[in-house]
Amino acid sequence: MLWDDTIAAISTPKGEGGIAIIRISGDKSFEILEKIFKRQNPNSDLGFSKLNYGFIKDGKKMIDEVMVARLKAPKTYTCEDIVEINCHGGVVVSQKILELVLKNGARHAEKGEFTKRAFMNGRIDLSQAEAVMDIIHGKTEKSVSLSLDQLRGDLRDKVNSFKKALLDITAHVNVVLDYPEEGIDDPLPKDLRDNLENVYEEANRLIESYDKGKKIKEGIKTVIVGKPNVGKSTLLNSLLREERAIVTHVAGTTRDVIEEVINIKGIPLVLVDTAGIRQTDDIVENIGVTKSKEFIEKADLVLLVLDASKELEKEDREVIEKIKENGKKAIVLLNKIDLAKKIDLKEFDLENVVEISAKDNIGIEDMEEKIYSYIISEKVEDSSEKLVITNIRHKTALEKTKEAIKNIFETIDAGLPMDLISVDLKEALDSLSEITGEISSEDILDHVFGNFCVGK
Ligand SMILES: Nc1nc2c(c(=O)[nH]1)N(C=O)[C@@H](CNc1ccc(C(=O)N[C@@H](CCC(=O)O)C(=O)O)cc1)CN2
Ligand SMILES: Nc1nc2c(ncn2[C@@H]2O[C@H](COP(=O)(O)OP(=O)(O)OP(=O)(O)O)[C@@H](O)[C@H]2O)c(=O)[nH]1
Ligand SMILES: [Mg+2]
Repeated sequence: MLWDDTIAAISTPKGEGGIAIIRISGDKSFEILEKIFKRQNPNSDLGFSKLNYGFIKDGKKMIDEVMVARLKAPKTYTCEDIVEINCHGGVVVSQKILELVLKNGARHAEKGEFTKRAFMNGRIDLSQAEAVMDIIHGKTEKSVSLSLDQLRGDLRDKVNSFKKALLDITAHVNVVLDYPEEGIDDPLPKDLRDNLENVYEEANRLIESYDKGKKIKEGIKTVIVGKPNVGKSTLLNSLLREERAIVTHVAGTTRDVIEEVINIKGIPLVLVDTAGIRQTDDIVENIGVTKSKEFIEKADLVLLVLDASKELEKEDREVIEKIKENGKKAIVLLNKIDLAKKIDLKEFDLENVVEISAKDNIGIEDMEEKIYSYIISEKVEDSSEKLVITNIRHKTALEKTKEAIKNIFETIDAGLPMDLISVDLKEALDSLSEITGEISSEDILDHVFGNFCVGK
């Protein structure tokens, strides 16, 4: 049986560091430690949850000077006996110690197996296990903060409250079905119906929160477009505060697509600088132009750069039209405002216009403010008090729940017999159980834990 064996792995990143940690979990952890850990005074008590100084030895051969802790089941990360060996952070020693631990009876842990045990042993639910991984992968404070809410069990608690409402109704339905002679004709008492409506609305709100959750977690895909030579690459460099893209006075300098990530108040903006859009016979440039157009389609936000020191040209109008027809969120940047302004935008009804000089760093902060308020805060800001989901698996499960509840209402409102809602009640409950992992196939678990690192 999988859970009978003792697993071990290096839990710190590969490479050189101050300290590396080898983690062991399972029944044989303490026994293994006994065989390989030597101290000045072998009779002193190792205790629990405290670091002990000593040496790891393979027989007589010294492997490293270490600190070790024993953690006693069940109040541990995995709910099993755990040993943590803190050794010097070298690639060779940590690997040697791991091999020694394996030689003495442990098996190498699979990806995410420590956390999987925490889940299997009931310390955390599946949504909390997923949060552990999201914290590790989190690239901004805000995304980590959402994951920490989830790790604390906020989503689990919410899902369990949904389940309670559905179970109350299930109980009621069973009574009605079991005692038809009671003559309960009102199919659903008002309080139960209110609760169900509440679940429906909250589930819906969570489903809608996924969009912002995803933006916080994965970032906002932003593309910088405009005619050649208007200053797109200069803008990218200015936002990055480094000379990343090549800037020249020659139109058509950028041919390939350059992608970089910046952070606006904790939200990642995945910025793409593209080739200037114009008709050209140059094959390489043309590929670039085609790509820029594709990027507009895929982007969450378009930064359209215009040269304010020139009058509008046909190509500018084309790009503006293209963005308008796609209904894209766009911010228009009037660049080169350090020069005399000639541009006139009256013919267009444009909402978000910011004057900047990418070269002299004028208006860049205003622009960042604008991006934040336009794309981010209008949708995301209220996430501080309210639960936000960031995982497509959760969204899909909630959609199934919502659909099932909708069916329940339709059945009831059509005055159909009570037993017809049993199937939908079960469907709603099962979908919710997928989120917390009470119902989970090997597939789902493999998918969730397979994305972890070894040693987590
Ligand atoms: N050295 C070390 N640092 C670490 C971890 C670890 O496993 N080892 N963690 C690993 O990811 C994280 C901390 N997460 C943890 C979560 C739960 C428990 C745990 O033992 N929970 C017990 C209660 C412990 C107590 O109250 O004293 C429990 O819930 O029953 C430990 C670590 C980050 N830092
Ligand atoms: N005066 C002034 N010149 C600027 C400004 N921003 C960019 N430029 C100049 O405009 C020229 C073109 O800048 P780039 O950033 O290469 O323009 P681009 O839009 O990336 O051009 P392509 O890659 O060819 O499409 C360079 O000479 C820049 O120094 C600005 O704010 N003011
Ligand atoms: Mg360029």
